[in-house]
Amino acid sequence: MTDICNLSERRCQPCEGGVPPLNTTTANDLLVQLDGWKIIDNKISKTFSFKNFYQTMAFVNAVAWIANREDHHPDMMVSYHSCQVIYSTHAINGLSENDFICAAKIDALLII
Ligand SMILES: C[C@H](O)[C@H](O)[C@H]1CNC2=NC(N)=NC(=O)C2=N1
Repeated sequence: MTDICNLSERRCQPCEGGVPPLNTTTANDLLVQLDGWKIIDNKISKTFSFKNFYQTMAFVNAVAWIANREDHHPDMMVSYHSCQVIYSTHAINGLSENDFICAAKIDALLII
């Protein structure tokens, strides 16, 4: 059962383990609410492209701000023109709703 509120408007809930990762059906239901994210190896990821390193790093810093505010942190692979963001929930070694909430908040950064 997922929340009816837009993912990007929700807040991450503390997760300290002891709950199962999302099953495939629930993960796919959440994935369709995102744009361009893929599930690979029980993680979600998306590669964002930028004009130059300055813009890439501005994005990285904005993602870091969201991650700290939500206390939910991604892996990021940074290159001159791009940043791959990879989210999973370390505490449960799989996906939780928190991963999809942060992904939606990151996508919302780029809506102008
Ligand atoms: C204590 C602190 O809330 C936890 O270590 C948080 C920090 N950020 C996290 N980020 C991610 N991606 N998964 C976690 O399980 C996680 N746990």
